[in-house]
Amino acid sequence: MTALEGPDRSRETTFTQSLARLYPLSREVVPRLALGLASAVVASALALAIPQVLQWIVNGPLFESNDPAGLWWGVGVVLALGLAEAGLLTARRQLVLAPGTKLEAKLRVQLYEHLAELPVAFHDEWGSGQLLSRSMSDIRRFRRWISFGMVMICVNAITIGIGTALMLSSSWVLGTIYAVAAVPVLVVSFRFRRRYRIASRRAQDQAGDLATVVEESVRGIRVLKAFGRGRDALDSFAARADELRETELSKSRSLSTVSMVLTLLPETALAVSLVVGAFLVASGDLTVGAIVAFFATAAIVNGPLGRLGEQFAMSMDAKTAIDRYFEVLDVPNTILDPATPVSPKAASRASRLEFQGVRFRYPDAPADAPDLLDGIDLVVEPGETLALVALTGGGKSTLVQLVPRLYDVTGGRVLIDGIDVRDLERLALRSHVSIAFEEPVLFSASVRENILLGVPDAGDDVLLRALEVAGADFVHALPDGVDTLVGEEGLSLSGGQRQRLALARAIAAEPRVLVLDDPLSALDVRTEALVTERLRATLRETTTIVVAHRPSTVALADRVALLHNGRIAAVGTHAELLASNELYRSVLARQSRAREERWRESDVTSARSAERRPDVSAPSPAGATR
Ligand SMILES: Nc1ncnc2c1ncn2[C@@H]1O[C@H](COP(=O)(O)OP(=O)(O)OP(=O)(O)O)[C@@H](O)[C@H]1O
Repeated sequence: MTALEGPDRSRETTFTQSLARLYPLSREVVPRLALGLASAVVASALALAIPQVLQWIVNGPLFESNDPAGLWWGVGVVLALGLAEAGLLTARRQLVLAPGTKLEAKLRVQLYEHLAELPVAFHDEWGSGQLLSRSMSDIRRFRRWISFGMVMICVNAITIGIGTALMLSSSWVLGTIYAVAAVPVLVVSFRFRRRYRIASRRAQDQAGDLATVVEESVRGIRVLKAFGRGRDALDSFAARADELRETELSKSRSLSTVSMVLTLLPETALAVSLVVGAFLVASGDLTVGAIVAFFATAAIVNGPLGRLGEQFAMSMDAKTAIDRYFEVLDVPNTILDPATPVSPKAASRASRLEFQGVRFRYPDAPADAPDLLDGIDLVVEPGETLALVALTGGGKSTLVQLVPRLYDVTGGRVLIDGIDVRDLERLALRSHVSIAFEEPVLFSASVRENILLGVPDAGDDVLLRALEVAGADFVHALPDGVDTLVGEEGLSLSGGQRQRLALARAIAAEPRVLVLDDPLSALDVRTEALVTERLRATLRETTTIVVAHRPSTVALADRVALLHNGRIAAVGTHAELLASNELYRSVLARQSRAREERWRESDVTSARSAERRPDVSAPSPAGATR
């Protein structure tokens, strides 16, 4: 999802509503924040009291009573007020820092938790950069506002309010001149707020899109290099970076315009007040002390007035950030635990898997397209291995992902031992079903942690057996064996090596239903034959559904189901179908041709790319390396 095709933003909320939604999370930090705010307000009240003391000094000890002791008293009070103000400002910083960072961490954890809960369909739709920017920079922006912007805006509003009242009390004529200037200031600020809010939203969305481009380019760096497209990628990135720059510039331009107005108007009002004030003092309608107090207060009020634009901008950025945060948090999780979960049957190791009239369509499928899966009826008996064959794009991967509820059926049912998978708790379901994907993902952790992901408490016997069955003996030759760090921050492995680790991970979980989504596609023929041989015995202990693109994978299976046009067109043994089904023969032949083409393509790029190179670290005969 990009900035332009963003989520529905019609549900605009006010800043107060957004902040109210944060209350449950921030309840704990509110007292400290309030104390910080109180310190800042008292500090600003003390600052405003200084001109009043000055007025007293000028009108009293200095001009009228010529009282040096009174003068020293006055100086002492000013000094004490200044010191107290400085102390309170330091306390404010200390008080708001911890709550701000605490809230930042909580918001991040809450978002991460939600992202982990959301179904795969959500992640299909959203760009990774959008999620990254929302969970990192947006939350940081909001924390800065809570710790600094919010406090300053409250303090400044109070300073401006009290200051104006004091100026009116020093001289209502001069105070009124100053207050009249506030009217255009308010109009300009309001207009600025509206304009800036739109630009702020655009900038943060564009920054998210830019992060997606960086993430995709880094992930696909080998492909870009192999195809010599680095320059094009850079050009496209530069164009997007330029768009963001333009938006940031337009933000800065409107901010500098408003800041200029916010500085100029009060200064003009002061100039007019000075002229009028001089006349009033000359005519005896205003004391010298009062005019000193008026201008000293104006000097204090002018600062916050001039910074009002920046603070509005900061607040708008924080509001955008929190809106973007809630947009993700408000996405409902559609794959939930049932209200009254059914306990899985304490059956033997293998379960019975059944698809009953299963229908499925992706949420973004065109309205006039037929369902991808259009009434699948299929049974895999306990301990049986069933291969799923279809043309490319026929829906094999989609069908198998319905078993662990990575997606939910849009019609029909998937049953495990007669229980609808939607009636099982997700955790229970997923501990019964293991899946090995064609595109294996390894986390930045040791081989051991990656393999035992589903069964973290399992011992070395489980680990070593899984590695052996998956033909991942190469692990023992890695620098630290099973403790070698792999994944993004660790050792780079070939596609075939990663596939075998993913297979070992699925096997280690000792599932009742094993789902293999073409898990040997990156292996060369010899390695595949060895892994297949070892897998055969293990597959007898569990119920397996395997997506197959080639005869060698099909050979693992007891039966084969041919998926065509969203339905099961035929079921039988490989030999039966080969002998009797023309469609099956043609699908297998087309799969083989497609595969050969893929290999040829990968041969061209493999000279330059290690990402998908054929795996040559063939396992030695069973157990030999141990
Ligand atoms: N997340 C998704 N969102 C929308 N459409 C999708 C999504 N994933 C797959 N599709 C579409 O669904 C169809 C079936 O895809 P699927 O990956 O299930 O097929 P497959 O038979 O496994 O293909 P292959 O043999 O190439 O792996 C394809 O047309 C694909 O474009």
